[in-house]
Amino acid sequence: MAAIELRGVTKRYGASGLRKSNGVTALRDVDLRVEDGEIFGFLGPNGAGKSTTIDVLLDYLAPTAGSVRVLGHDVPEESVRVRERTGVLPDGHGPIGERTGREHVEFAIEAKGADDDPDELLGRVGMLGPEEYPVAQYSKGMTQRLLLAMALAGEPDLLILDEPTTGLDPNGAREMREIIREENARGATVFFSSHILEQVEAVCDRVAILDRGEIVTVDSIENLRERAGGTATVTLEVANHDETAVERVRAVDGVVSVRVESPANTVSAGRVAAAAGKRAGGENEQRPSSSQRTDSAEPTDGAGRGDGAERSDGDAGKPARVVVTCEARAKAAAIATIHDCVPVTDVAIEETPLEDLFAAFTEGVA
Ligand SMILES: Nc1ncnc2c1ncn2[C@@H]1O[C@H](COP(=O)(O)OP(=O)(O)OP(=O)(O)O)[C@@H](O)[C@H]1O
Repeated sequence: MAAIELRGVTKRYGASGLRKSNGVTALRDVDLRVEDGEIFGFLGPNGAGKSTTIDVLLDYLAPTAGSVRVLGHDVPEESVRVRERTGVLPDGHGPIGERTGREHVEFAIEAKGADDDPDELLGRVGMLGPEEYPVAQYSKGMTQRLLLAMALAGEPDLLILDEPTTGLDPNGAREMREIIREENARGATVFFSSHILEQVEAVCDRVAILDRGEIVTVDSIENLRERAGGTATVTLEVANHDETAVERVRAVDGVVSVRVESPANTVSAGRVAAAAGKRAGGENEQRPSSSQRTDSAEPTDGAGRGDGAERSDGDAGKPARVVVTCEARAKAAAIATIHDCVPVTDVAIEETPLEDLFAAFTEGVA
């Protein structure tokens, strides 16, 4: 079953909108289906229409055209039922005033007709302690934690989180992701809206990219990388240098280049010169990337870039580092090919930076 289904949804802000309008079309013929049990990322640059979509899902705004169903209920016909079954962390609407954090959580529990223990919810989001302060004294990060506690009240079937990591430090963002996973494991569908790809990548099964009110694509981030033609650099630490492994990985479809280094990244002067000569003609073949390193292997410094830096057969049998540059789609096959030939002690993957990937779709390059 679909947890969320939008069909042909258009939203035009007209003269009767809340703000003074100059006729903005915030959503244009949007079709979107989020399956029950998914953690779904909803991505888009500022002004793409993400908050408008959420307001339409919750019947805070009526679409100009199209139909909306949430958790099997028609919106707006059954929007009360939708809100009863949905926990929302809104963007930019923090609680204000002299009420304490605990009072806000108690209110959220009561509004859902639930019997949660407020301390348990506050403890889950790391807010036991400050819960007795008026929310007016809360920092942005504390407010986000409190809003999450309120959204969790009543074990909602759907969690709608609008820029939930705003104001959180890296630790807070990680805790937020853990709670998202726990809620999903309990059975909740999670709709995670953000303009930051990194935030959703760690938890989402699939993402939709919205740009200027239109859905540009819906896919897994892995598939988006492949479709955008992203590159990957896979660095494998192997127990012993094996020329057969190198030859085999070179033959894998999508592999662009392979080089072998000693783990200390030392190459002879002659080889450095040869590599430098190759580099002069191909400096841009490999884009620097930062986002996907998976271990502590040293980044390569470029001294051995290109096949000219390979170790000689005299190095056979010694520990080595195999650096494979390939199309993103080929990285799993490259790793498996090396793995089949020699023991692999460590793997690091660098991929096209996420912001480049995002830009490729929103600028219509991919
Ligand atoms: N009440 C309104 N009246 C008129 N225009 C509006 C209104 N609300 C939003 N808009 C416009 O609709 C478009 C989509 O806005 P929306 O807030 O949904 O985008 P968003 O993706 O959530 O952006 P952000 O990431 O900055 O929060 C923008 O051009 C915005 O200026």
